[in-house]
Amino acid sequence: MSQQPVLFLKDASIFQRENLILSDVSVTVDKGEFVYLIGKTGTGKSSFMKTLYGDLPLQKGEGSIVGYDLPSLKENDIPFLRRKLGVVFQDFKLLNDRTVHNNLLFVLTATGWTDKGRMENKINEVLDKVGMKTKAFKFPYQLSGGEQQRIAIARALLNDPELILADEPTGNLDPQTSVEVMEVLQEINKNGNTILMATHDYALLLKYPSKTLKCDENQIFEVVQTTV
Ligand SMILES: Nc1ncnc2c1ncn2[C@@H]1O[C@H](COP(=O)(O)OP(=O)(O)OP(=O)(O)O)[C@@H](O)[C@H]1O
Repeated sequence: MSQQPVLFLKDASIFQRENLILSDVSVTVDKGEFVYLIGKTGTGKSSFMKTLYGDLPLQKGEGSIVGYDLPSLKENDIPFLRRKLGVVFQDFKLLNDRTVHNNLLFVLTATGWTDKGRMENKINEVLDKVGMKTKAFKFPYQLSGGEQQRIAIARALLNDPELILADEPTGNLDPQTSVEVMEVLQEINKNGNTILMATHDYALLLKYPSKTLKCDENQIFEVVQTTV
């Protein structure tokens, strides 16, 4: 029997307040896939991502993500949904007043972890996955942009997410650093994590070809690499 997709939308519409941003969205992401979401600025990539992590309601159509039904998602469900998602943003969103270690500890505590030993092991494990084990005692402002994004990826991995949503994760990085961060995401994907990544960066698409969804003229459709 085939597995349930990690993400599934059928005839969905994405709104910002009363403004229709995307319509007739039918998308499937299966476990283990690496999927790009591309499109010009203002075509709705962020709105789409926000709908997936519960920041915008799905007002029309069907959809489920990591086992949550999106149209019936309640405010109270959102923290639990987000524990099953790892979200990575363009601007990292690390807490500057505490070390890398304490940024990660903060998330573990906030998501219900209590066993100190297990928490330390988990922090080590995720830092190791992004090649940042030696930087645990640095403050975010002591790190380069690429290093901060690696920490943000480590943070996204803390609760073993079923899906990682990365919204322009290389948007603030130079081309070489973008490739380094992309290598981390590729490695994580090879190890079994499912990733949906919104990006403007066509050079990355060419270097790391994968399934690609495009936002254009209020629609999302799958494109083959030669036509992006
Ligand atoms: N909070 C908001 N309220 C109303 N409209 C919004 C809001 N945020 C975005 N929009 C509108 O929704 C449309 C899609 O914006 P969105 O940010 O999703 O696009 P995007 O493809 O992610 O763009 P970018 O690549 O620049 O981030 C735009 O027309 C934008 O003006």
